Amino acid sequence: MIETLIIKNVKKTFKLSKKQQRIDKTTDKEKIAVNGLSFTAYEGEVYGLLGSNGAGKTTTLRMISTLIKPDEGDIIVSGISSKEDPTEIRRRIGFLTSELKLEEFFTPNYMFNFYSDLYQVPLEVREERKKHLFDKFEIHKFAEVKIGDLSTGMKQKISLAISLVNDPKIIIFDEPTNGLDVLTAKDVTDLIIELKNKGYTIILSTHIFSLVEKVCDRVGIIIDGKMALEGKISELTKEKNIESIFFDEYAKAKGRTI
Ligand SMILES: Nc1ncnc2c1ncn2[C@@H]1O[C@H](COP(=O)(O)OP(=O)(O)OP(=O)(O)O)[C@@H](O)[C@H]1O
Repeated sequence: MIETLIIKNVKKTFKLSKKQQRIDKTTDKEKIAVNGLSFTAYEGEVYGLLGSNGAGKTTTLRMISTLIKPDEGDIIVSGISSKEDPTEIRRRIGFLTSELKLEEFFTPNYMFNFYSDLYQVPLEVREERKKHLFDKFEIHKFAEVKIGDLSTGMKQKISLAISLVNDPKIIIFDEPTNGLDVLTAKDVTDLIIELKNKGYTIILSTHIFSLVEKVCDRVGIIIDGKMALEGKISELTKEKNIESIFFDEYAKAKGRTI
């Protein structure tokens, strides 16, 4: 098995502003978002990060994508350390979110071409990729309509298609089905399975248990920025489903029953 992604004892602390302290109802001056987290994702697998709101999933994914730096620890992507060559890591990783901010004034076609140029995707490859993704997410009909005039669901589909312009082999999905209608959520689930079958490495953050059971090979449960439990879905779910496992771990960590 090839280790595509190694997260090594990563820690991230944020300073809290007065406003954040008020929102979080705390006098603490900082918040440890990720607290010594380690895990490895192998080539061709879907690794699920499961955690409640504020567990530290997004912070972890942002560190993997080199959008923010860990305070401690390291992230190795295809043998490259994030400390040494974050630019190369960024080139290899796709960060898929349905919340990408799109320029409302432009059309999906224009935006897709714009990002393809940014990644220096050759013209023929771009057109083939665009056809595949626009077919998959039924964007063709709206390809020349200003994004600002499209529905929220359509905008989310366009965000996902654009995140794939450079065909990254390591893909991070942050809560990919959040806020999507059931049909679009199914398209996204099918896309994850398609990419996995092609041998891509996928990290999927979610709090939807059924999605984890459907698409993940392994899962890590994060509680308070730490790995509470990690394992193969096929082994973990021999006796209990992921939902029960999650709540049991949560109860153990928090010292209470749920
Ligand atoms: N820039 C920041 N400044 C201050 N605190 C932050 C910042 N980013 C995240 N946090 C805090 O760190 C903790 C972990 O947040 P994170 O977004 O990683 O969690 P999450 O597991 O992705 O949760 P969610 O499902 O709500 O997105 C939370 O308490 C959050 O409020």
